Amino acid sequence: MPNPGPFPPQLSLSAAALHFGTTALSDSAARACDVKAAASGPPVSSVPVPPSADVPASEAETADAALERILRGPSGLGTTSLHLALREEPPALPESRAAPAEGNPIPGLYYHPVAEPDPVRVEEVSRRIKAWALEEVDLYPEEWEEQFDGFSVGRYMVACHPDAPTVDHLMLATRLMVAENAVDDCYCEDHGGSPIGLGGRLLLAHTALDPLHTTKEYQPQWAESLHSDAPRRAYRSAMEYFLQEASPSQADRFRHDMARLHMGYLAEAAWAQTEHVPEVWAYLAMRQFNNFRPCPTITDTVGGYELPADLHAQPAMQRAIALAGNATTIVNDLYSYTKELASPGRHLNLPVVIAEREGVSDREAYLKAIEVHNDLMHDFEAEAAALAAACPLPNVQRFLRGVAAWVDGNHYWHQTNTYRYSLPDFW
Ligand SMILES: CC(C)=CCC/C(C)=C(\C)COP(=O)(O)OP(=O)(O)O
Ligand SMILES: [Mg+2]
Repeated sequence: MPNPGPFPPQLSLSAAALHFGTTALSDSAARACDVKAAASGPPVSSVPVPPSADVPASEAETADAALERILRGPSGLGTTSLHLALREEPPALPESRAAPAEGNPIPGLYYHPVAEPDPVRVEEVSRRIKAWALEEVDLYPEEWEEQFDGFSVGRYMVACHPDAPTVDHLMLATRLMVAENAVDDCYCEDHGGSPIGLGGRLLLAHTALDPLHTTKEYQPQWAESLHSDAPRRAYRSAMEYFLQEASPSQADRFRHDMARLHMGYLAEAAWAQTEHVPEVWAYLAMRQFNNFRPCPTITDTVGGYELPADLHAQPAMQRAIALAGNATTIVNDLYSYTKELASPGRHLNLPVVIAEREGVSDREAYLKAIEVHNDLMHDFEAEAAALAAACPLPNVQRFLRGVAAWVDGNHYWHQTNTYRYSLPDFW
């Protein structure tokens, strides 16, 4: 069994303190937070917009302060520990290694720029993930190496998890990200994927995350099956590492999000098989499941703390998470638009579906898709701010901040990954 090694003792203490704190708070927290009010109250103006006439100034200020806390972290006495858990101090680097990455943002897209991800961490995560891919799970043949490197998963995960206390924590997210992409590429898309038989493949791969409980006779065959292809080897191993740090409820949250993802893959495949172009709302429903959601929702495990299950399950939290996941995924539709146009067959993404179903030009459809994204972002920020104001618990605030950081890091990665993505010529 692979052993990633223990987390540093100072982190264990810090994580234990957070776990203890959240356990003690968890029962009263759900009651203490007037979450229903946050979810059903009047919409609160999103923070970058100054208070407007239809929002009382005090309410807008509360939302502003809450969002400020979400995005930047709390301030004041005793809040230092809420910013970042204890981090390994990176050694100093020559400046040239932290040079800004290339790539232009989509004109008109609403996003938040992020600081260049720590190059020392990027290098270490990149080194370790390649070793894992090659030595532990035999992920890809030699000829795919350039694509693996071009994916730049180290830069991606360091940008998305600025509060990860250690590289070990970052590796939890990085292995899962690689495994999720291996399943998408090898089962669904361009590395041998196909809609034919996808349901069976996904279900069996899902058992690498959510194990089969069966009789003594059949259990060994199932266990053996988890080593039989790269996607299953990757899921099995990445999950094994994840379980070493995640609590049972964090693991279950992740399994639920992965089941959602697999359901989304199946709908996409079914439509591809019959060459069906869904209505725009139906496409958005499919994309809410075929979605990055499993990545931001592990932000607490990667951060070394826990958002308790009852707080995670609150409708207002669920709405904030869904909006954030949808914004991150439409970002993918926008940045991967030209790549998908160039791929064989018709690859659905939001601009393609809008053009087809609403009878507008490719350019108009693309610009409308940007607006859809921007609305999702504003709604996420308004909901997150309202929830943070109604529920001023450290783990809720930090979780929302972690989701917001993931949204921003995800945009950064798409913008700067010029190996994979290029913008259309619409401006
Ligand atoms: C990492 C993860 C959970 C991915 C799930 C869904 C997924 C593959 C995406 C949201 C990315 O979309 P897409 O398949 O269109 O990716 P590319 O455009 O090929 O980068
Ligand atoms: Mg795409």
